[in-house]
Amino acid sequence: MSANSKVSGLILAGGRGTRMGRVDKGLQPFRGTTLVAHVLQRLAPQVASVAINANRNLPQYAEYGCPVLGDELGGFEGPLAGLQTGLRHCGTELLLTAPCDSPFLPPDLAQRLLAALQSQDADVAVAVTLEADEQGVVQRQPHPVFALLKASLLPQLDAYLATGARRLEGWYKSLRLAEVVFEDAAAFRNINTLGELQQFDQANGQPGQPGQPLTLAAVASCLDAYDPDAMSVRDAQRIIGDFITPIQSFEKVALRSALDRVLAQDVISPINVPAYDNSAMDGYALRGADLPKEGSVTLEVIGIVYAGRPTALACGPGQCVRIMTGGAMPEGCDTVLPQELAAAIGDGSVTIAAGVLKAGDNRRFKGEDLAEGGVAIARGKVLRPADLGLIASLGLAEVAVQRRLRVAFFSTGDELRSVGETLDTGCVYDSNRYTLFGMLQRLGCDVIDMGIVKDDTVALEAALRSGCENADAIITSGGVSDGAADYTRAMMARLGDVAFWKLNMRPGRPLAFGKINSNGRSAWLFGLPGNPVAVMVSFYFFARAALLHMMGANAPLPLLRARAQANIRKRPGRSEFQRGVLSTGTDGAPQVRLTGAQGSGILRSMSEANCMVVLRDEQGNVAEGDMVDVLPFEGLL
Ligand SMILES: Nc1nc2c(c(=O)[nH]1)N[C@H]1C(S)=C(S)[C@@H](COP(=O)(O)OP(=O)(O)OC[C@H]3O[C@@H](n4cnc5c(N)ncnc54)[C@H](O)[C@@H]3O)O[C@H]1N2
Ligand code: MOO
Ligand SMILES: [Mg+2]
Repeated sequence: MSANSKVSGLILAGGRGTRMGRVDKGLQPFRGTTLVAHVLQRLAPQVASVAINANRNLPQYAEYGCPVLGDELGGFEGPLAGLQTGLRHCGTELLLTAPCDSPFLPPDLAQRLLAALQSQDADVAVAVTLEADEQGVVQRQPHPVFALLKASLLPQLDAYLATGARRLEGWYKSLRLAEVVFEDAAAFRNINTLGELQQFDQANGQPGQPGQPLTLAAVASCLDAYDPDAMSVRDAQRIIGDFITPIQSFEKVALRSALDRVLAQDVISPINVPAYDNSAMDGYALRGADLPKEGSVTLEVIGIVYAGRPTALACGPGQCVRIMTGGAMPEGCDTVLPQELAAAIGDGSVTIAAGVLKAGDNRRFKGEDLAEGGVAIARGKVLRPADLGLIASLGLAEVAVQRRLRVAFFSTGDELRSVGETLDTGCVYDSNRYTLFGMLQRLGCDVIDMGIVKDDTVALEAALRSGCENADAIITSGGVSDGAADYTRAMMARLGDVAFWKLNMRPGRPLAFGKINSNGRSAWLFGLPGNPVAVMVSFYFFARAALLHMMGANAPLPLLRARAQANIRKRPGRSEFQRGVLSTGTDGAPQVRLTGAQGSGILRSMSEANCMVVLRDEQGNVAEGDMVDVLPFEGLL
């Protein structure tokens, strides 16, 4: 099994190699083999199949066992021409491209581009790295030839090329593009000159490591326009995603304890599953060549094979073997007749009529589920029951999972009282710590509940420092808008690199995000708004993805489309997250209605909901019957 059965790979090796003195780059010797072989080795485990796009030396490329495709446009017209050929021959929904001179490409390229393509509903996902220029200013460096594209884009590409245009970036401009930041810029290093080839060939291991830690200002400077007082949801998500880095720490746990944990390393299959060719039916194993073209044939039954009991039986012409489901196919046999399809079963013989069976039917191949040495499950997956079973089927008793993320949280505000305390005049019970507890627990975090912290600089400083020294991330609620008694902001800003945003969204307008430091330790900080619905919305749309990214997990938001059961008022220019009830209409299609009053202090609107209706910036009023995006709260537990 390959990591992504929906994705085919295409190695772009069709260039002229101008900067290398017109040599065929892909075939240049590199670390004991060729450049293209290194790329193939890294790409193949990530995709269902790989093809090579080349315009010369086609027989040499064919030796790598992949289809070799020459440009339809006649050769040397640039990467778009290679892409056109690749898309034309692509047998899957998606095509992943990589150049032939990038021997260090990331092992999770397909997985991360796919997650972004799906979650952003994009046509193309491309890799981006953040690199400091000579002045030390961080620049966003796109790598457009490391791309995941929908195969359905072919007609659009044909039309674009027909205009005479040849620029990859030009074509991407007409598509919905998702960018994925990869931390390791060195993984995208391509080798352009023979000098570089020689230099890397002699160097040991990977090329250089990424540089200095990033600052929020540097990350924000990569946006076209950055205005902390008018941020779009998308820009905020992008800055958070770019700033956060995953924790690099894992532990080995017994298989049962791995449920709901994040896989830290690819599970490589040590065996073929199944380990031998076997029967998918109770019946008779036979030689496909013996099947009659017309009339019927009677075969001699020479023995019986049970599952789990190997046999030395071998069938010659005219012979067959009685076999049970899971029994190893006897030598010479390639087909199984299910017993109920036999025309007659005699004493030591079975009769088969023409047309009931094709040669090869009902045989399961060795390795058809999982091939030895292949990636059975890619790292980053949150392990579900099927995954535990799959790992068990490989005979593995333990598995490497990411260490649990430690998240500290507290509520701020003098008006808050904890459950169990008397509710004084003008006070409210603290509900945010309970919703936060629930959401963090569901995400699989180790939680540290730090209680209620008063609007008081000393108490706030102590709480933030303690959270920072004991946790990977801190989540606070309240005090991030600029009210008179909101000391939270000032203290957060004093302790680190924190931005305070006003977002074009409702609820959840104010948000603080950054990294704070205390006594040599640092922690990511999410200052969520105090209103009880806003805290949840901000958690789901900002903190959740960030925490999952820290955990190294790959789990995009599962959005569905549903029909609005009534008009919904919506102001264009901001994102709105309304609480809804998703159900099935009389026609069997998903439909959604809102849960009454939607004020950001009305927690009942959340409690009664089973989904959120996600209405993006550009959207105006929704009319009854229109389709909207919804985020269901529950999956299959
Ligand atoms: N002049 C403006 N005022 C406000 C703005 C604004 O842009 N301009 N934004 C509003 C929005 S939107 C929100 S949301 C809130 C966020 O304010 P804070 O993050 O500073 O939160 P607080 O002021 O501390 O509390 C807001 C509200 O929520 C209640 N609350 C707080 N914590 C809890 C808790 N743990 N459990 C239950 N309820 C809680 C608190 O009592 C307040 O009623 O600011 C608006 N104002
Ligand atoms: O973030 Mo506030 O709760 O939107 O109203
Ligand atoms: Mg406030």
